Amino acid sequence: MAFLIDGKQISQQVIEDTAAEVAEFQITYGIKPGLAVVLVGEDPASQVYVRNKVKRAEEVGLNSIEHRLAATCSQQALNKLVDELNTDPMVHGILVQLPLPAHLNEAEIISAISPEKDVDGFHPLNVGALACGEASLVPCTPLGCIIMLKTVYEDLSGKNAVVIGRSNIVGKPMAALLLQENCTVTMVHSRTKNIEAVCSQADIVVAAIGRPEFVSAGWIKPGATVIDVGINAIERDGRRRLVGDVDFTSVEPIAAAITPVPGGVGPMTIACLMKNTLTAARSQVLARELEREAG
Ligand SMILES: Nc1nc2c(c(=O)[nH]1)N[C@@H](CN(C=O)c1ccc(C(=O)N[C@@H](CCC(=O)O)C(=O)O)cc1)CN2
Repeated sequence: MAFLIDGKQISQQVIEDTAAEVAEFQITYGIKPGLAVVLVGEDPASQVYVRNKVKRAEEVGLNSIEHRLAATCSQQALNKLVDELNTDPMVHGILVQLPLPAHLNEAEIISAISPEKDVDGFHPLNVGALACGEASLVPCTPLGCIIMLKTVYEDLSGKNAVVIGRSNIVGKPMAALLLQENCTVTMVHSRTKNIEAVCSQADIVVAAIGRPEFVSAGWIKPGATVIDVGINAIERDGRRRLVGDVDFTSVEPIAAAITPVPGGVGPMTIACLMKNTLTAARSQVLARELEREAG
């Protein structure tokens, strides 16, 4: 039986650590870090995620600001709101919940967010910094995966890691972070030949392909660690269920450690958003101090 990597428990620890650091930050600088969350439209899942983000932000002691725009809002109106948040000194982190309604340009809005307030780590400048191995605001889901992996391994150096999926939000930043940890990283995707054979060599498999229960027992080396990023709603036995990209029932007896769905990577995403907001507030305060000193 594999060791279950408990995302609920680890994320709670991240939340508690961040809350303590936020309190210390406030004492030191007299500033409450602010997180602005923008929701466009009424997608039911997005509403739940935004509600949870606001709740968690309040829990860690952030100044939580929520903006809701109608599904019909124009690109111009969304750009204007982001511009206002970019210049608001009370706001240190900005997050626009994705996906956006189809008529809005996601790439344009991500690029409009000030890179220093981009707590999602999706801005091209933050993506570039991560690729160069520089300190930056890192996408929350891959950051959460690394924190989970570090509860399993003292050192990730030299591990063979395979990332399944090449999205900008998870697959690509995940590979960059594993590389920073000195893993030997292979990315596989829908066009990869012999994907199963490649995965079966891995010490660490991160599945982020968005296909329910796609990864099965034959893909996994005995004793490997499996991180399942997928959250797929399916119907089974007449009931709606959430499953990952990994067939948990067949993989769990083979792996040494595995994340469940739900209760695995998902809660880490929101906890890491809180951590990133504090990181953003710290570097903004530091940058202002340096500007002041330089005259
Ligand atoms: N701007 C962003 N948009 C989106 C992101 C993101 O990181 N930034 N990620 C996802 C959605 N997401 C956060 O926004 C998210 C998804 C899932 C969970 C989570 O805790 N899931 C639970 C199950 C929830 C359920 O019961 O439905 C779990 O896995 O245990 C948190 C956050 C897309 N958009």
